[in-house]
Amino acid sequence: MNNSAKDEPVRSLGDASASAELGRLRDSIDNIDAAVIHMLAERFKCTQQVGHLKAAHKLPPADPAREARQIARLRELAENAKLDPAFAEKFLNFIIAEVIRHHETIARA
Ligand SMILES: C=C(O[C@@H]1C=C(C(=O)O)C=C[C@H]1O)C(=O)O
Repeated sequence: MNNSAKDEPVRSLGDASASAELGRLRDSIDNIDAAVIHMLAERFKCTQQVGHLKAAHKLPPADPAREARQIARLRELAENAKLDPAFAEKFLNFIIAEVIRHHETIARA
């Protein structure tokens, strides 16, 4: 006879606590994702205002020197937080590219 019937109650208990933990972790992930979206929305509100300011004063949409300082700063923050700095840099560059696209649109309007 195999052990599956005998082991079943133990496995069921393990499954229940694993799925409770998975549920708890996913609740936190959902909260964090919501916070990220809200923070990004606030950031884009600021960058839109910067875009209008730049357009009004005929300043270029991109500021590579500012970006270099932000990347250096975020890489250090990431390292201290035990987050991959290369990922942090990629993430910031992804956001900045979208901001610059918005600024170009504002400048053309
Ligand atoms: C928001 C600005 O415009 C651009 C977007 C940046 C950003 O999203 O952080 C940074 C530099 C600029 O290339 C800015 O100049 O401050």
